[in-house]
Amino acid sequence: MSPTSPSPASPAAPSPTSAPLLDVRDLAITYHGARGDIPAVRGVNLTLQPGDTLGIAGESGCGKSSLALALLRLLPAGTTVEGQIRIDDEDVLDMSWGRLRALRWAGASIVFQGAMHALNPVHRIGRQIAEPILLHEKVSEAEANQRVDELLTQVGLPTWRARSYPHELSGGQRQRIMIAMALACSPRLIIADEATTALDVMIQAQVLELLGTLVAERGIALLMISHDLSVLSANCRRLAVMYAGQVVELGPAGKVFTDPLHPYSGALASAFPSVGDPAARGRPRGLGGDPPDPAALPSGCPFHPRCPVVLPECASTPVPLRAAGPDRVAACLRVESTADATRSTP
Ligand SMILES: Nc1ncnc2c1ncn2[C@@H]1O[C@H](COP(=O)(O)OP(=O)(O)OP(=O)(O)O)[C@@H](O)[C@H]1O
Repeated sequence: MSPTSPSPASPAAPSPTSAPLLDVRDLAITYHGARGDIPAVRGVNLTLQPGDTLGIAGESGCGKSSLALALLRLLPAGTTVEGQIRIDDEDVLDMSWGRLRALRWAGASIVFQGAMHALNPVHRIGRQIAEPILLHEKVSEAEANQRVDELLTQVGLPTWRARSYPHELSGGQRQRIMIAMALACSPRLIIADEATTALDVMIQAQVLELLGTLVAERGIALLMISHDLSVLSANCRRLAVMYAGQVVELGPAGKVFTDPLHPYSGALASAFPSVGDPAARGRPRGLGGDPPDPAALPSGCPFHPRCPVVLPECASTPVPLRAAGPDRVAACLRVESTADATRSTP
């Protein structure tokens, strides 16, 4: 399977009656730096059901990682976080440190690119994977070691690797260890922030397939963050596109990728045309300019200085998300609105 071929995650829609596992409302994140306030995330609303998959796409600096870190309260101290984050109906921003520690392994876990550098160089791999299992679950050492073997097999590594030290593994193998650790306590939500980007194409496909299987068979919710819209569209049911800290489009992944409503989504999709997709041919390639400095955002629609179909009013009119059909929202004046969707999270 190629990284962009559909995994078991793509087609399945979760039960619409279940309560959201993740509920993010009006999330705003502001860093306070030497240059002043940096509004990295502005008014983001997202929901994710158990067994569902949501991709978050956008160029570097649009706020994807800030959003991911906020979900488990991992942002640097002093960062202002406003709005609401609920996981399993618990208020993450308001929970005790003890509850948060439990949530971080057993409730939700995060894997990010470069997380492999977080491995302890002096401990064997097996011990590091077993540690959270022993800490959070009432299991014997033998049972934990058995789980370590299963996890290593799941991420495509031989079980004898449990006896290796991190320096004996390649970067890709270490990243797979981080994914095994994220899965160790069977979390209900996995946040994968560019988790497979550094892996070679075969291993990437294998890990994506594993994540898809966990979603389909165990009802795990997956929030997958990447700059690569094609990988997200193949592995997620829904897709949110972020620009300058805001969600500018959200809808079924296939539709956002092949029939984007927001010109920014279109430009992003054309940067990653799927092989053999006739609809991808003839689309504009690439996008001029750079994303705006969050500390000095343009007026109106923040995308207007780069927009290929800009209207005169785009420079002065802020554009909230508007519904464009039952399951899609987009923040563009050119999108024919079917209803107000400021709070909509289809
Ligand atoms: N600790 C921090 N202090 C100040 N500003 C920060 C900090 N972390 C991120 N930022 C700024 O916040 C904005 C959003 O960054 P973020 O890392 O969330 O974006 P991203 O979309 O994940 O980018 P990338 O794909 O490159 O990781 C950027 O302008 C970034 O410079």
